[in-house]
Parts: sequence; structure tokens; C-alpha cells
Amino acid sequence: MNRNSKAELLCKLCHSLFDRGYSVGGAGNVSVRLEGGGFLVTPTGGSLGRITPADLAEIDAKGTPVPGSKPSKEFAFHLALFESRPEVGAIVHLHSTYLTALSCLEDLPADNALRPFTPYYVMRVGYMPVIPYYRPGAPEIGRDLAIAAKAHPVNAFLLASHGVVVLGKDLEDAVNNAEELEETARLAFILRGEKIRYLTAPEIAELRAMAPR
Ligand SMILES: O=C(CO)COP(=O)(O)O
Ligand SMILES: [Zn+2]
Repeated sequence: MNRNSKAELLCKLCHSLFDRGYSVGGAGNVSVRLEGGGFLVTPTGGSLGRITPADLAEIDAKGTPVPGSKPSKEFAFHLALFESRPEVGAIVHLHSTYLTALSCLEDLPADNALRPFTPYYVMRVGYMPVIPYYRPGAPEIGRDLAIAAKAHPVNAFLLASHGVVVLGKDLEDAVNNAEELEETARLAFILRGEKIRYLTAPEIAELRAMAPR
């Protein structure tokens, strides 16, 4: 897919996420890898609900912003993930309600914030390691994500007290993964206090073998 088609699809998916409440205010950012190297990313401070292709910031293959819109303050962590995981084609960062609520819980297990109880979470995301809290835009987020992305073959990381970072092979895949994950977190809150039948280790292993990644 060429640059302009990717820019249009990115905006269309941002509007869709915003319209369904996955992003509010100026929160969240989305990026996509371009074929000849380089990236498109949402600009800093804007609403995902009203973004147009002309608003997108472009970054060259060396990670240098091309003159034009100012990139998201989180582009450093997007770049760290693109560099650590060559198969990743797009990244979605959201402050979606249930994942962000989960990120605010004390004593989350660092290796996996969400124990699997449905198959699609395992198939699309795997599991979800937790990155410690740093202020938005802090370089430490990219540093820790790069280490985690190499250590864990998963498509999502929870940023403590902040939100979520979701990876995909392309834009639609990353958005699908983010939607599945937010729904899984919503179910986890609905089921709080209930006796959940968690998936067993053999069930998880079978699903991991089917995972599209
Ligand atoms: O979610 C955000 C910060 O973590 C939004 O920041 P940007 O507007 O710079 O993309
Ligand atoms: Zn954020």
C-alpha cells in the first residue's frame, strides 16, 4: 500500500476509534511504517477524531522528522518498537477506559497484567507485560518498551497509570488487536469478584500455536 493510501486509512481508523470512545480529547497516537522506510504518525496534541492526511507527521527512515506537522511526543517509543520488532507495521497507543483502569491498579504482575480467560486475547495479543510509570513523552518508556518487545513475543504492553501500546502487522491488524484487548479488559472488570474459569496451560499453548504472528 502506498504512502497516501496508508495516510487515508490511518485517519479513517483514528476517526473510527474516536467515534466509538476508544480515544477522547487529545489522547492517544497511531503510527504506520512506510514501504521505502520512514513512518507516518499522528501529530502531537490533536484529536484522533478530526485528523486529516495533511495533519500527519512524517519521519524519515533514520528517525528524523520531516519538516511539517510536529510528531506525537510518544513517537520515540513507537520508533523504539519498530526498530526492535521488524515484523510490526503499525502501532496504536490508547488511553481506552478499561485498559487504562487496569493500568491504574496497584501490584499488577509485571509479566502479564491480564490472565487469559478467552481465546482471541491469546491469539491476537498473547499476554500483556507491564511497563513501569513514567510521565508521557519520557524517553524511559521507549527504552523499557524496546527491552520488553525483544523479550516478549506479544502484541501489547500496558503502561502503568497511563494506557496501552498495541502492535500489529499493519494498521487494521493493530486496531483489531487494540479493540480485542480493550474488550478483554472490559470483561475482566465485569467478571471481577466472580469465579472465572481461566484458560489452562494446554489450551493457551494450542492458541499460541494458532496465533497470526
Ligand atoms: O497519549 C498521549 C501521550 O501519552 C498523547 O500525546 P500526543 O498528543 O503527543 O500524541
Ligand atoms: Zn498516552
